[in-house]
Amino acid sequence: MAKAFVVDAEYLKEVDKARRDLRALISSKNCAPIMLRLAWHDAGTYDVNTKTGGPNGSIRNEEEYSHSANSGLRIALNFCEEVKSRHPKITYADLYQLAGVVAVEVTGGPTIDFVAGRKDSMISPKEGRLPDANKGVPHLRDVFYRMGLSDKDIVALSGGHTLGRAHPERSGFDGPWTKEPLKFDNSYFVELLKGESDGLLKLPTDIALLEDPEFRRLVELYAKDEDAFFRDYAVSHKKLSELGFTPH
Ligand SMILES: C=CC1=C(C)/C(=C/c2[nH]c(Cc3[nH]c(Cc4[nH]c(OC(C)(C)C)c(C)c4C=C)c(C)c3CCC(=O)O)c(CCC(=O)O)c2C)NC1=O
Ligand SMILES: [Fe+3]
Repeated sequence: MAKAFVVDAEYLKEVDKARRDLRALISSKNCAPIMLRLAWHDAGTYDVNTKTGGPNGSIRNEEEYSHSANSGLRIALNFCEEVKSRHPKITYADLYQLAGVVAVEVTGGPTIDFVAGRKDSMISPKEGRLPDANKGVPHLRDVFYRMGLSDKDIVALSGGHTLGRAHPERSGFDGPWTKEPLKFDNSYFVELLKGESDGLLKLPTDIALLEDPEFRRLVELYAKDEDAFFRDYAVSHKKLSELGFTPH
């Protein structure tokens, strides 16, 4: 059973100090993309049917961060460990989700409402709960519906690939999705609709968004209207960061 703890004024002060610390660290090390990926990989294991996995800090468990889908995330875990050592009262579960929220903020993305109070767990789900980049539409729906997320969440969250790049030694894929991998904007959707262009990456799961009419409708909306993307992204990001967590 995860350790119970009280979200009182003292804890909230600790969260605020950790947020400032994360802003300075993420800006100075330009590590927003990998911190966002860490936050997702901790939360993305949630199974709404069994109420297991989710944003509970279990990715710090070597058994989990050594899953192949989590390759390279040790770097982000170490960055978070620096912040944890200065603000030990914050749970890993809250710290990783706060890092994801700050990563989007410092790269110019929407402000995401953050509610503290996630408990830590050391119970890691079996490998295989995160989506496989080599698969298509049915797989995307299977994985995201299992998390308790919707079609709109799938498309909006994929827009998180506006940040960062793939690394051959981690996933076998290579390169950024957009021309400015440290700028959070709607260029992921603009590039997706452009098709093949000067060395920018498109995963099979990215291309799948063009093959399904419901997904494609949203890709076209977000490519045209960055405010609509920011609005929907902020809602989906908060949803994913709170899977299985009932803020009191
Ligand atoms: C929708 C399906 C989906 C898949 C299959 C996916 C797969 C995927 N995502 C990334 C990197 C990757 N992913 C992300 C945000 C991200 N990732 C993610 O998918 C989950 C977690 C569900 C798998 C979500 C929902 C989000 C949304 C914010 C970032 C910011 C980076 C760049 C990291 C870096 O620059 O190091 C890689 C390359 C890893 C590497 O080589 O460094 C791969 C293979 N990302 C996806 O969206
Ligand atoms: Fe990704």
